[in-house]
Amino acid sequence: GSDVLSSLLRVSVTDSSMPEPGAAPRRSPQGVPYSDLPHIVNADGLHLFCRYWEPTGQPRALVFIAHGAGEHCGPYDEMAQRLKELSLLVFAHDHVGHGQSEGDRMNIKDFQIYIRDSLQHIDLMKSRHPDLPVFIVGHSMGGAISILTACERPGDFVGVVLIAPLVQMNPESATPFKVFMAKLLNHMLPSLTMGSIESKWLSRDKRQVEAYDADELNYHGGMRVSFGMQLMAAVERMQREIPSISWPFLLLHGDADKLCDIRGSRMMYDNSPSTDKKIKIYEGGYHALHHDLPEVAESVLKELTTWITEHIPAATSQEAQ
Ligand SMILES: O=C1N[C@]2(CO1)C[C@H](C(=O)N1CCC(COc3ccc(F)cc3Cl)CC1)C2
Repeated sequence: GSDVLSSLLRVSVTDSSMPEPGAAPRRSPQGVPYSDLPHIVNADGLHLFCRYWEPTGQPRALVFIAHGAGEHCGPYDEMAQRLKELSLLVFAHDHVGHGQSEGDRMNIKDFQIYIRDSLQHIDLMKSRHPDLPVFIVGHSMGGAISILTACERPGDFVGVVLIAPLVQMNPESATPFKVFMAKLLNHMLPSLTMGSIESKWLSRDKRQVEAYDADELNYHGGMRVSFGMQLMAAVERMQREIPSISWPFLLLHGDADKLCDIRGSRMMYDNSPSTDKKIKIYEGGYHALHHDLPEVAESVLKELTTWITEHIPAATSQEAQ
């Protein structure tokens, strides 16, 4: 009746991206106002928490770190400190739906959002330091984000370091039947959750596993079918892109990795036309190599910092003067 119509007409149209003056400040999932946190606002108006590790002197290069599914960029502090000590300017953010950023926990409408936001942050930092070479370091799903980001801007990165990147599905979890069921369920119950990431497979160092389980900024819930579908779509996109990868990359992968199959890294190494590529296999290494047994974690940091340093272009003559 007319009363329904009149009540509908009373609905006020508010545009969320333009909060009214005096509106409550946007807060992180942990309740901290973003005005008190380093952040960027992505193309969908979501606030992404950022971290920066700035060397004291003139930085020699920019390094963007892309974290993996369900984690955040805090656990990369030690790696970032080591890079900062080499006068590199390191920056990272928590992807949408992760850590201290906004967005539905460990869910994404389209994997491309992670790549779009990474390029936004990278472009922001390049505008502040236009003459610096840019590297990306990515782990696991962050490796997939790194690969697809570098594929979108093939000339923009002097090097990409991939630590146990998600390139191929784990064959046990991606049997044709399971993939078929996931696709079927995605239409019927997309928010249905599958198993969660088993933290025992992250590292042979149980202190690291305990730290992961205790970190409240990590997502410990089950993986939504719809999120798994986005990961599968990203894997399929990488299979198509790999034959055209020509930028320099370093691959580090453990051969006891049960979360991201090492065959993906071997396939990328064997099938990419890059003339500047290196793969280092860690015998017995688990998934999060940078947090595996101390000697492995240390080797990873040395390998990564050495490779990046060697790939910083020598200053051209006029720059050197
Ligand atoms: O230190 C770290 N590493 C972390 C956590 O903390 C591991 C995590 C991370 O990114 N992945 C591990 C899990 C894997 C699951 O993959 C799938 C699952 C269902 C599906 F349908 C299709 C796929 Cl591909 C994705 C990649 C980051």
